[in-house]
Amino acid sequence: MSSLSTYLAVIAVIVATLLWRVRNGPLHPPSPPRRWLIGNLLEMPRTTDTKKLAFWKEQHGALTYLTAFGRSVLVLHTAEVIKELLDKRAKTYSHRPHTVMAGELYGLDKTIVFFDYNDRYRAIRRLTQQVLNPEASKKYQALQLDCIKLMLQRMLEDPDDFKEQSRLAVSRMILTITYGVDIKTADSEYIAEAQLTMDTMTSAAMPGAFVVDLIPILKHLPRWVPFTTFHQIGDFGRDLINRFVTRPFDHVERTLANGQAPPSFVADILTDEEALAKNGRYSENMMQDIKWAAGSLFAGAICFAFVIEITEFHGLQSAGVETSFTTMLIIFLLMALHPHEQKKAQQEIDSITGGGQRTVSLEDRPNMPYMRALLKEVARWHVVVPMSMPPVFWSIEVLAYNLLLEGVPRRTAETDIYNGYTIPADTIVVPNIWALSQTVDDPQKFDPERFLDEDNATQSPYEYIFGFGRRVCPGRYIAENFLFLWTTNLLQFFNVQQPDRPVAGLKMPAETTFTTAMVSAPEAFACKITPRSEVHRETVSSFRVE
Ligand code: HEM
Repeated sequence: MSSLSTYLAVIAVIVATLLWRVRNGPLHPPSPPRRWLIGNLLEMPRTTDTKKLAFWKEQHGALTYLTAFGRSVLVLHTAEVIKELLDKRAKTYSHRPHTVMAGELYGLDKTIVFFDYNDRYRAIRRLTQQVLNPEASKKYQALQLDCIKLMLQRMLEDPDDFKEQSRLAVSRMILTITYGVDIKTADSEYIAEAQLTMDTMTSAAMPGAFVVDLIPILKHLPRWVPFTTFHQIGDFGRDLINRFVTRPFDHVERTLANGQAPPSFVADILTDEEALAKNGRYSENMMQDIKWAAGSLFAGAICFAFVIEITEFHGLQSAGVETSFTTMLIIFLLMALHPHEQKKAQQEIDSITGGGQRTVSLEDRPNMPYMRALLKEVARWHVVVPMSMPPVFWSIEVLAYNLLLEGVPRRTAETDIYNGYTIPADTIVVPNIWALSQTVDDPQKFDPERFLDEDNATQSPYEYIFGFGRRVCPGRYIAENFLFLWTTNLLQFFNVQQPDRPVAGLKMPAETTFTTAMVSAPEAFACKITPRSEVHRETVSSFRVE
């Protein structure tokens, strides 16, 4: 071909592409086929559907793009694309989706979980980082151990109640770390109140109330208009949540004033010398943000569970439980199913403690390669996701949040171009964390050995289960430390086994399935939990919890 005809051919291709673009609009990432008017509405999963996700990944590669009613959702399937978009292009990909009912009307948009990625978010995030970084998190070890010891003592009395005891242990742990309240106060005042808050709000919510999320403009309707109960429900919920977040915060301010505040997330921030030297004293707005950031750590979990109950109430899917608690249940389940791996963990624990009474501490972790590998494999084997705020009734956000096993959604701040694809502003972006956990050989198999060689290529699940980039979970070191201490102390003193016979209403461990919910937890199952020996029983009984 002459150079002229080559030249003409190139021009023809460019012109054809431009014409195609003008007719078809910008090129978006691959999608399932769209239906007239409703686009991909029917493809948006209403439960966590790992088969569908695997299918999309196979069909579309790194990205799947869904649209309905002018809104778009982008699912990210590979570590590379997640790194590129959520990490390297963090400024564009670090906002959160907006919700009218949960965010605006309940007032949860005051928690950092809901903040967009702006100066206000960055300021509060910096402070959070200062008191929850790897080094600072270690100072909560004694508090964490107290919560664990109390749980182990209760398990001597009522081992069948392991599920509720686990939930209580995490709630106490987060409360004591956040506000420095002691365990007894946590139990008697706040945990009970949190439960009451949830129960009352759940029963107050009427089906259909949250249509305001589908048609946000409805929020401007005056209160006297029929069917606008969302205003009243919003007021009611906002007051409850507000009280719940304010009371323990006021407690810390009071104890600081009289010089009796033990270390806690709130006390540490309020007395942080570096921040105070820079800012003088915190502004009123900043104090509010600190209060709500603390609320995000604990009340966030409560509100989260609450909103999940609401969505369930409305016939959407899900049963929600807090992430660390779900991980503890998975550990019970896996230990009952894998006695060989449990034995190996116990051998390592005994070799560290000399088989004696001293309990394992965080200082032992570097010398416990098997425990480290086991906990990584637990995290990989069934990915759980944290205190995200699933919003409300039948909106694109709800549907996107239903992808939660795959991560907590983000929202794009502006239009972006990636690999020639246009990703519009306000697209909801969901990292498919589950896909990352499946990239090992035989992913269904529980095999701690795959993480024993820490220099090998198996990607540590801690690089993805806690999220990504600038919004990565701020509580991850608290969670990692707690789960290490809890698992080692549990296995040091107890054996976890399959029950001798079936228990009415509970699954046997081998039959246990997982909820297809936003936080995917094992269905209720039975376990036999017994002290490893009389000496172990006596040691647990003799624990002193301050
Ligand atoms: C096994 C335990 C946990 C897991 C798997 C987990 C996972 C996650 C994930 C995936 C995110 C979203 C990050 C993103 O958008 O990329 C997140 C956010 C968050 N987590 Fe966790 N988390 C856990 C425990 C905790 C704990 C114990 C706390 C509190 C002490 C906590 C507090 C938060 C908060 C406040 C956010 C919102 C951060 C933001 O939006 O900037 N998490 N977590």
